Amino acid sequence: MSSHVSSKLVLASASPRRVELLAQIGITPDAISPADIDETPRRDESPRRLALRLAEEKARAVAQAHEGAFVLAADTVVACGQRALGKPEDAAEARKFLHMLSGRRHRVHGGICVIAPDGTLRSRVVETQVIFRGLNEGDINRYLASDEWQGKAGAYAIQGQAAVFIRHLSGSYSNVVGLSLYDADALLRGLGYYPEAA
Ligand SMILES: Cc1cn([C@H]2C[C@H](O)[C@@H](COP(=O)(O)OP(=O)(O)OP(=O)(O)O)O2)c(=O)[nH]c1=O
Repeated sequence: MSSHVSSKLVLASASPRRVELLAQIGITPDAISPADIDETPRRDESPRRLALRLAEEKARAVAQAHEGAFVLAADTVVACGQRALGKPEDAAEARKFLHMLSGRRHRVHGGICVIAPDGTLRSRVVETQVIFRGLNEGDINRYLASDEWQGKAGAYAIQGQAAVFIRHLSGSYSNVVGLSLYDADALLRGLGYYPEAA
């Protein structure tokens, strides 16, 4: 139950999607400070655990340089079976990911971490289930030509043209885009952050 006079918020992310999502709920970060961390999975690390660890590492790295502020970080990992699909390195890897996702169910794990000005850290992982329709070579070629796969976990962006691949979604939509707004708000409120009235 901490309450803070200052409500300075630092978003530890380079993702423009996360800025837009926060704007949707009336939150404008006072600073954007991407964390440069190694995102390589550890051996035997589950996709869920990976999303949580990376969100926490991003938040910790940025909090060091921003004392007295709230720091919010997130990480999105697409899990196909036990396999974690991060951001594809090139079009060939994106093609491989899309073939893996075609016609089946996968999970999107969204790690979120908030560190309060007094150093309290709270984090959680949000899971959304997504089912893709079957994709043929034409679908995949057209999608790869769109460039929307670049920089997206699992090589797709639900908020763009890949919307037509989504047969079913169960859970938070904003989690798939990059930050569950329900959970970000809950964590920020729980730690005493209140955005200034617009
Ligand atoms: C699945 C999916 C992911 N994504 C994006 C969200 C994230 O930006 C990205 C996953 O990479 P992340 O490593 O979570 O984030 P990032 O590298 O973009 O930014 P930062 O680490 O600085 O916070 O994929 C979409 O935009 N739409 C989707 O449908």
